[in-house]
Amino acid sequence: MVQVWNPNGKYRVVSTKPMPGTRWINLLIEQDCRVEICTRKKTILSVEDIIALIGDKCDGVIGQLTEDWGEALFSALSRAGGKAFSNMAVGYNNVDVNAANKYGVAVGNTPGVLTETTAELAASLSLSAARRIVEADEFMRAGLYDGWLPNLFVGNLLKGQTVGVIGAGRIGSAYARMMVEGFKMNLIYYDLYQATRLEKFVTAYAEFLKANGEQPVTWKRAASMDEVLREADVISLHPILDKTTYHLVNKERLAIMKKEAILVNCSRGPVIDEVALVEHLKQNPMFRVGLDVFEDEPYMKPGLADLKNAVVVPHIASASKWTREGMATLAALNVLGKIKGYPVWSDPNRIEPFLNENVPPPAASPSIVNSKALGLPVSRL
Ligand SMILES: NC(=O)c1ccc[n+]([C@@H]2O[C@H](COP(=O)([O-])OP(=O)(O)OC[C@H]3O[C@@H](n4cnc5c(N)ncnc54)[C@H](O)[C@@H]3O)[C@@H](O)[C@H]2O)c1
Ligand SMILES: O=C(O)[C@H](O)CO
Repeated sequence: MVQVWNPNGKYRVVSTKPMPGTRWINLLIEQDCRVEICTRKKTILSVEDIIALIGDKCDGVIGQLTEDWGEALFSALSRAGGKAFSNMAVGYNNVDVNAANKYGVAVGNTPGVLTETTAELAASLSLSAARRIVEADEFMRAGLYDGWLPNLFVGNLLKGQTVGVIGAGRIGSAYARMMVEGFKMNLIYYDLYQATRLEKFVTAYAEFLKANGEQPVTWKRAASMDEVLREADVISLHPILDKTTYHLVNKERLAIMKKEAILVNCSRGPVIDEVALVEHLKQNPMFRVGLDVFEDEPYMKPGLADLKNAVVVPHIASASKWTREGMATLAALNVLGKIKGYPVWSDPNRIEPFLNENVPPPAASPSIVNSKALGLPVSRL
């Protein structure tokens, strides 16, 4: 149930799951790590399972977003001499960073490498919902198609409509660019911070369209989230999950959205009150959703699976080969960097140098979310 690489390595690094590719393993082995990969068939490991994996001596762990990294695991890791943990994910709402701080454990995540892949899935869900692709596919496979009809699976045209983005960070901005440039949609977004690069992009694209005699696209930074919900035709959620975003979309907010709006969630399930969503979908058959994430993952709230106006996929937004291999690499380098005493990379939004397979990666941890709290040195590379 545990696969061991480089058994005589000086540092013991545990991965709670097999991860794609071999680069991450090789990078650890080259730096004198013994790598242990848990190969148990159980999908979600419990705290007890992981404590057993950590054992008496462990320098670092690479874990998954399905695991509960809190007091129990960080104290176990610390007792085993470990000072490094990395999620193989950009989101780290499964990690109690205060507990990690208490035990002096660095917490890594994997930003950037999944930005476009996740945005592409959000765009796919937007299109699937707008053009009723899953419903139509089921209809075909059921042998129900008996000829073209003017009213068969009529959906929404995106061109000229308004796309709303809640949380215009790395992924939200990438999604917005795809929808604006790809489908000539106007943009309205809400974020705590101004998305300056995104605004410049839409402005430049609008000028290009105008110069070519086409209707220019527009953008607006909304003063409130409700403004986005009221005005947009397609709304995609991309904030982090924390106390401020829990049930951000609830019964009251669903009620202010357009009756034929499309809501997409590729962030975290609890950002939507899923019980309220199921009820809203039942009451409003023209309202559609595309969901990659669920409030009680891996489960769906009762009734959701029966609704034709919902497209549901199992948390696959970052699931492209290049991205998943890159996530594994960044997670391994986060742990390795702390073990080796390397500084933390100065800009987690520019992690490309770590992904170039033709040259050795920089001697730094790509992204440590509690580097300030732990007073870790920052790379000037
Ligand atoms: N479904 C998936 O497989 C998948 C893949 C990657 C990321 N994610 C999720 O997407 C999230 C975002 O990733 P990212 O790389 O774009 O992160 P990011 O930090 O670049 O972007 C998050 C944005 O949310 C904004 N935000 C925070 N609180 C907010 C609030 N209350 N209201 C509005 N905006 C708020 C932030 O200001 C920031 O701009 C991750 O934390 C993760 O949970 C999911
Ligand atoms: O936060 C993340 O990275 C995703 O949910 C998995 O890619």
